[in-house]
Amino acid sequence: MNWLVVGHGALASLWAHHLHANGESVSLITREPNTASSEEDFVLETNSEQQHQRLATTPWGQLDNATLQGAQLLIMVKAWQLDAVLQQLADVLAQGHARPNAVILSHNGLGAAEALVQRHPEWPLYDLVTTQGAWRKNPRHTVHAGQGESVIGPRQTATNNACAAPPAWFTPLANALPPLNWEPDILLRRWQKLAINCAINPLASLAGSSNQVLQDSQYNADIQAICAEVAAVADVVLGQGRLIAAELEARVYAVITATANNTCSMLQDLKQGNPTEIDYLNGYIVQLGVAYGIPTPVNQRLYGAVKALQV
Ligand SMILES: NC(=O)C1=CN([C@@H]2O[C@H](COP(=O)(O)OP(=O)(O)OC[C@H]3O[C@@H](n4cnc5c(N)ncnc54)[C@H](OP(=O)(O)O)[C@@H]3O)[C@@H](O)[C@H]2O)C=CC1
Ligand SMILES: CC(C)(CO)C(=O)C(=O)O
Repeated sequence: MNWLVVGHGALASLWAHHLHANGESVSLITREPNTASSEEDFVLETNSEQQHQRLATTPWGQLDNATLQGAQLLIMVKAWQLDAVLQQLADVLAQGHARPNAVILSHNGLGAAEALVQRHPEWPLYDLVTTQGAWRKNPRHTVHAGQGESVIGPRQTATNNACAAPPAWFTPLANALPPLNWEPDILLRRWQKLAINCAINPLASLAGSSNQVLQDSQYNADIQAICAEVAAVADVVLGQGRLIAAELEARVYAVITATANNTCSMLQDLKQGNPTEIDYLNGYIVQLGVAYGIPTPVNQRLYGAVKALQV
């Protein structure tokens, strides 16, 4: 099968390596101003073992409708980068009549590129939520730092044409980097992950510490309030009782324990002077709270504090 993986960030490289190692046809869609498609050396490091692979690369400028026809696109970029990626995709698709099999999105947070997605109900969108952990030593060298698990399912909108049962491409994707399970209710899983990131990312970032710091009882009240606010907003957006605050809290503490030594992605972004995904985490909850008249004071405080740290 033909897999087009946008960029070669940490997660994108991880999945590209595993798909290629499993015999799938993979090409990385790069933003480098190359004039031609080529093959380049990439390294995936797992448990200190280095796996070298030559992966095909295709600059956006070379991507055409023939390549997109029947392909699966894997788009694993920061939430704030998604709009630009999907606009590039829309521009290429507008030049012909190609129909990709799947446009698979994976990022932290909710609400990214919503307006653009609404303008393209014909896109076969899927969301992938993962607890795999990866980081890049350099743009060609990715470290698989934490074995996790993933779920994928069709984007739930009123008009999308994604099927509810796993499509044919699901098996090769699941075989490439297991465990990957099919999840028809992926939106619920995204909200659960949203709550985890709304709690851990800003609190650990403002503490300037690994996730372990949140085991200190001084954070209990904030974690409890964040989960209660997310659940209250979800009551309106997802339906009453779909997220239970106490269950979210238990999930947050389980992830804090499982990722105690991690520097969360938000703190990494701040340390590197990069934009964070705060607008799509606590910012998203605050925005919905305002729209529906639900108070979200703790999310609002953390949103403001992280925004103040961003350069
Ligand atoms: N890494 C992890 O372990 C996990 C990450 N996540 C989430 O997954 C998402 C991706 O994370 P991660 O892989 O770490 O992020 P990275 O920043 O490592 O990867 C994003 C990559 O996408 C590239 N990119 C962005 N826009 C384009 C474009 N238009 N064309 C080509 N390439 C593009 C970026 O290039 P450039 O550098 O040039 O901007 C960058 O290399 C985030 O939302 C993150 O929060 C979730 C769970 C775990
Ligand atoms: C689960 C968690 C909080 C792990 O650090 C994460 O997703 C992140 O850092 O963005």
